[in-house]
Amino acid sequence: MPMTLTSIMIWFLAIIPIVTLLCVLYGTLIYPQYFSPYKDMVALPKAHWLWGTFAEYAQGKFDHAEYMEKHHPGHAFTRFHGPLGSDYIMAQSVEAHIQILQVHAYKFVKPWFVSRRLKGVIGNGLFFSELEDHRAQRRIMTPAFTYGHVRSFVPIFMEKIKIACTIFDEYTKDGPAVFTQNPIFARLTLDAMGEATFGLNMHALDDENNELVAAYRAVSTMADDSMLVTVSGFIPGFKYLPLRRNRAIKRAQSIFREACRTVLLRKTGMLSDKQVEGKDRDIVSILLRDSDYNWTIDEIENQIKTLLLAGHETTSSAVTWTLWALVQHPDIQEKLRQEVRTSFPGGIDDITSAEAIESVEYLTKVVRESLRVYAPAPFTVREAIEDVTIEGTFIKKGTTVQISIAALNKSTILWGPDAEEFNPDRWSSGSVNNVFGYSTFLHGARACLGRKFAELELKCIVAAFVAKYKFEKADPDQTVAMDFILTAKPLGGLPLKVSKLEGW
Ligand code: HEM
Repeated sequence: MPMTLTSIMIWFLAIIPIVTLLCVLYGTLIYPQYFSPYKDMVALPKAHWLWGTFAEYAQGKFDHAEYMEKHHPGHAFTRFHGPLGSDYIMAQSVEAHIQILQVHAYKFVKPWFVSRRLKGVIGNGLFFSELEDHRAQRRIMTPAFTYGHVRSFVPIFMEKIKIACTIFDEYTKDGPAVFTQNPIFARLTLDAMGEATFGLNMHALDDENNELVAAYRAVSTMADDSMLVTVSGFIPGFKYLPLRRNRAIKRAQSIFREACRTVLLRKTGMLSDKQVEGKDRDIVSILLRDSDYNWTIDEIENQIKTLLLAGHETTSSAVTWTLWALVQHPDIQEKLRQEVRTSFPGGIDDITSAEAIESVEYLTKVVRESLRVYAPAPFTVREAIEDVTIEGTFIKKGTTVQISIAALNKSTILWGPDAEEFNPDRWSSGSVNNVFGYSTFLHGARACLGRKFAELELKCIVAAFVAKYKFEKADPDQTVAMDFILTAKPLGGLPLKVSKLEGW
């Protein structure tokens, strides 16, 4: 009997769930165990039959480095169970990292599930460009980030720091007070980034809820829970769904775009009249003036969003973690305070140049050690775009590879048995014997372009705040868990007891 259209559709609808179920069973139970090229590789424990170790990964809750060093030391790669049995591996040895980040850097790209969501928001700036496009963008942008340029931002950093100090002074005017640290430093670094990147005062410190700051926040965080940010990367067309969150992001994007464009039109207008010459020192002005590239407004706007996103939260997380390290080590905090006060006897107004701040040796050690122990970006991910063999391990095209920044930074092989401990003096003895032991800013073709900028800004902030205020735990039993949305921050923003000190 010939089948009618209706019966074909019924068969079809009945078959879809069966085929889906078979695919899920194959992907989760059969493929990983019998057919994956990584089936014999040492592995992290699989937390969930469907999601693998994905939920922990997305929320930054699983300390891969610690687990692997304890249970499987000495391996180049380890296996990490992705959702639906997908192939994830984690680089473990220094040599494996060197090969991925330096030798074969352009055989790996940012995975589609990371770039799909974020690239749609911040555009194809340096962070999400790939291969030849990345090489070209990097060549054009690098000169704007030399130390010669970055050092000229110290007055901007100090101006913003002084405004943030007025907030601290207000909170502590009646004596020691407990308040949450990270939000204030996030406002400080956003204002510093806005001014240094494209000469725009975003007024996050004096008016934290203004429209531009709110728009930027919506664009940069996109969601208040990290699982949604990560999961949305896996769903094609997620940004087009009629969700309140998506509408808010779209509106925020247009507010932010308009602000960027107003500044850029002024700058390009001035540039064509040769008025910017020698005046504006922000990064965008340097790019427009000094590079031989004909920027479009869209391209510059994408770079601004990229720099704000890459530079603001990472640096504020670093400040907050440094304070957490210092409240746990009051002796180190006091030693640092004395060194800063001795170097700048006239108080905060004495901090005027990069050279002066760089000359406080103990400050450099404290900041480096904090960035080592509490890396704001504890890991990153890559996807192999062709088959490649590294350290005897065959890596199949399409495999996601995790780069373990925190594992390298706290490797006992590189740092010895006290690798986990916060000890600034370890930087006295000619620093680390392998640069990969300090991988906070990554190494190789995609290393952080803003490293000198971030280290200098961090030193200015830490010096000023530690010299002016004493930081203590909010209560003696206080502990801190990690919150992971784009960067690793102390969960709850880190409330601390702050006392204003006399004599500086
Ligand atoms: C403590 C603060 C910072 C940390 C820990 C940090 C860390 C990193 C890391 C780990 C990457 C590599 C990400 C990847 O490829 O997966 C990166 C890239 C990048 N960072 Fe930073 N960063 C910081 C501050 C900054 C600042 C202040 C700026 C700008 C002024 C900046 C600009 C960039 C850019 C443009 C890239 C992309 C480089 C490329 O792909 O070629 N970062 N950063």
